[in-house]
Amino acid sequence: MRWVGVCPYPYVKVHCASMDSYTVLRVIGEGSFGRALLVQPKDDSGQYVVKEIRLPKTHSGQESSRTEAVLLSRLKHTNIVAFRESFEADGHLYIVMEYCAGGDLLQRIKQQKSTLFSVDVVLRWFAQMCLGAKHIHDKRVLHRDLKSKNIFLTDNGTIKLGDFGSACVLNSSKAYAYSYVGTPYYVSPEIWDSRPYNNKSDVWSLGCVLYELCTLHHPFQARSWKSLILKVCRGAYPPLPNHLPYELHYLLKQMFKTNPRDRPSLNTILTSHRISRLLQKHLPPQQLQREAPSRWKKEEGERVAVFLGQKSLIETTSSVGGSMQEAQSGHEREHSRRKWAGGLPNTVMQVLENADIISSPSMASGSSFDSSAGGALPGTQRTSPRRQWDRGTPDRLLSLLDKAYQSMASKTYTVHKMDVEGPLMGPLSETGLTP
Ligand SMILES: Nc1ncnc2c1ncn2[C@@H]1O[C@H](COP(=O)(O)OP(=O)(O)OP(=O)(O)O)[C@@H](O)[C@H]1O
Repeated sequence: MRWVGVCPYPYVKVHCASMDSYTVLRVIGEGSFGRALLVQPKDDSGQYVVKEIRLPKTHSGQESSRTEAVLLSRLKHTNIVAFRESFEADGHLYIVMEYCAGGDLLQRIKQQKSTLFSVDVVLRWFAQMCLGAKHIHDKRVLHRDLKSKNIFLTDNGTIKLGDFGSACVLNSSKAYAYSYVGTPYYVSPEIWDSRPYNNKSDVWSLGCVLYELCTLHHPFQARSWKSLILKVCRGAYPPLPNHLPYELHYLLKQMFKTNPRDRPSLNTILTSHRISRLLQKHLPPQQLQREAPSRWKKEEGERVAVFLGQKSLIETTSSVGGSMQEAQSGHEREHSRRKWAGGLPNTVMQVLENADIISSPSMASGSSFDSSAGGALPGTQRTSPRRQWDRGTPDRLLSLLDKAYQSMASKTYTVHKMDVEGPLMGPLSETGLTP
């Protein structure tokens, strides 16, 4: 193998290491961009995860792929997966990060079968998720793909937010984003409705994770994509079990407000919301003291922004709740994500409203958690690279939806807004046809 001997990109401080410095212990899993490997440095007894990401051919695609490394390297927090180093070789980007031996929360939820987590566990984990997410919002970064599969546990039970492959840095100069990366089960109503998204969209997604922790089910279960989107847009979810404290019921109601303005920011949840005292009780005191907003200094933010191609980052530094109302998309791995383009002149919602009910016969109970079944239509290989979704008319989309596994709603997609990619593009056409 040939390793690149120079630092491949200027901003991330890399030691220009290579995989030669690591022993691969095993493959942990395969994502749509490549593999995750458990490794051990040759000069150290620790264990780390290396994400091996195939770099696309285009320059812009490569820059987008590097976003995860750039952001992760700048986001240091107890509740965010720690970055170690990154390097490139043979057309791949390698990101070495902390290994979370407790696995992801989706696995933990599945392991519970039907035994609910105790309220203490739910509050402890949720409080840590809020701290991690607040940290990134303070730095004007949106995660955009918060879901139980992207939230990890260490062996001592600490929560870590991971997978920043869909994250973006906010840019206050544009009214709102033209595209969004997210997972249908966790995507907020404003995304489906082609309205601006911001930090409150992450709050919605965390609401979904909180609900999953409380019930072991997703809040917006549906037999079809259309019905899923309708439920999300109405904020209609089955009530939480009665034994849970009133504060949790109340909080979830607020997090699932369909208008993002009515949703609390993470700062509010942690400091002034009715539940904040309950959450504070579940955090170690030393962590609480450290939680003063830690924004990037203007220069540091600008350096990240320049690297990511968004030069007006951090023009304003007012509080997250107010200043992040209007957000612009950062880079995504658009070259390889599933894509769902907003239709002209209708939003995705309107198109689906006018469509026949879409049946999804493969939706078995609990299949929403079965992400191993998702990600590909029958007959396609899970390991094949993500393709651009086939451009097509709404009719075509709906016929694709008809055949699709509902469980694909737990996979990550790019949702495109109108005017950008033409009419609605189906997210379920992994046929290998690129537009
Ligand atoms: N830091 C980590 N510690 C422990 N396990 C991890 C870590 N990062 C990723 N994993 C696990 O590695 C596997 C692959 O992760 P990866 O993020 O590459 O893809 P994915 O999340 O499965 O798919 P995609 O990113 O396409 O949605 C997953 O099972 C994930 O739980």
